[in-house]
Amino acid sequence: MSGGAPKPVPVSSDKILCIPDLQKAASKKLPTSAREFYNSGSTDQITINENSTAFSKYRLRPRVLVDVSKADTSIALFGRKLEFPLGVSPAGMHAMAHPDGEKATSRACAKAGVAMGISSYANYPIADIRSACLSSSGIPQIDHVIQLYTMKDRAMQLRIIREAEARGCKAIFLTADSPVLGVRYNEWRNDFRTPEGLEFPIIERDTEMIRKVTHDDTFTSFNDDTHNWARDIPWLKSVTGMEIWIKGILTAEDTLMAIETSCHGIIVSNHGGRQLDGVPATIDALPECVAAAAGRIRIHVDGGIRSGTDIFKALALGAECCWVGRPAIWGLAYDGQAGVEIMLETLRIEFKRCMQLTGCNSVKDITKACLGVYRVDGPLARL
Ligand SMILES: Cc1cc2nc3c(=O)[nH]c(=O)nc-3n(C[C@H](O)[C@H](O)[C@H](O)COP(=O)(O)O)c2cc1C
Ligand SMILES: O=C(O)C(=O)c1ccccc1
Repeated sequence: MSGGAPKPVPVSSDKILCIPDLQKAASKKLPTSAREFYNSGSTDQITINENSTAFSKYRLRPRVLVDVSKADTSIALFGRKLEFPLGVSPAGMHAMAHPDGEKATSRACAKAGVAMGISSYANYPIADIRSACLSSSGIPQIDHVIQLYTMKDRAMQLRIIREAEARGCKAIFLTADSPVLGVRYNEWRNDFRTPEGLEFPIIERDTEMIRKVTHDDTFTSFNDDTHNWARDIPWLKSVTGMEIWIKGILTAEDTLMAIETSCHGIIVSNHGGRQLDGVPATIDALPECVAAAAGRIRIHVDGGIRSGTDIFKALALGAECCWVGRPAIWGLAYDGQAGVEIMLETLRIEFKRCMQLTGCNSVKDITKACLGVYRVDGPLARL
């Protein structure tokens, strides 16, 4: 046979150009139970799916013929420059994706100049995660926050707080959406257990202790389902000078509670769709929280952020900074620290391009005026 259509150029299936490429490549490398544990949401998977798809209803309103040659993606958080408005959300068990776990994530965050949350269920001690990102002069190059659940064991909770303080963590992210675990069929179907060899030094448990029980039972034995605003926030404030941020807010009412209890910030979050299924996508909950706050409390958001444009949209809707959970895990599973670096650089480049192509020179230029939505039968409506 001669002539005919040119043969398609074979493209490496592993070429990572965007976060969905990374998800696909990483997921292939993970055993079923780990893949489903990381990637799934709860019950009917409604919220996890909506977390990503809800972004697509917004259209960008670009301003053109703007000199964007010096567009600056940076913001400040805890008095330190972030290269762009992103952090890696606290997520348990990074070492199930790659043996270097949270240490690799920490190094990648330092390279990219973004913040990192340390889960109480991390596989490495706070000290190791902090010292993974030391500069040549021995100072951590980025800020970390420690994530806490409201725990039954107050003495242990206090030990975690003291260690986080001693290691220079800047804030507590108190996860408020998890008095009990969400209904997760994948974990039940697979009888999900922590793989052998993984330690949980922050909650003072080793592999053997954790493997005896399911994730669900671990959660039930640790987390305090009597938690409440009136008791727990004043207690935290009385024992630490670290900033207190509430993670898992989805309503105006709870935004007001965080303000009333003098918290420093909130993370509008639905735990990546892993807790209560059927709650709104975080990008849909964000506007009511921003409106209720009226500038009185800092607002960050996580859930379903998979592109630089998603970050841009969240900022336009009033968030100061975004966080990503699963993309970091996919980076780790794909190629350890290098994989997380690919993830962060992909999001940085996409975010910068989005700023430049909408005519924004600084993060402050990203406002509601940058977005529109199509109403039924109407023209593109401004927000
Ligand atoms: C595997 C996994 C483990 C998680 N572990 C924790 C945790 O220990 N504490 C917590 O507050 N949130 C935890 N989260 C939720 C994340 O902090 C974050 O809210 C969520 O992943 C954001 O959504 P995204 O994964 O779509 O970016 C976890 C999420 C995943 C996927
Ligand atoms: O599964 C989760 O969402 C979660 O929060 C968690 C908690 C402990 C260990 C691993 C994940």
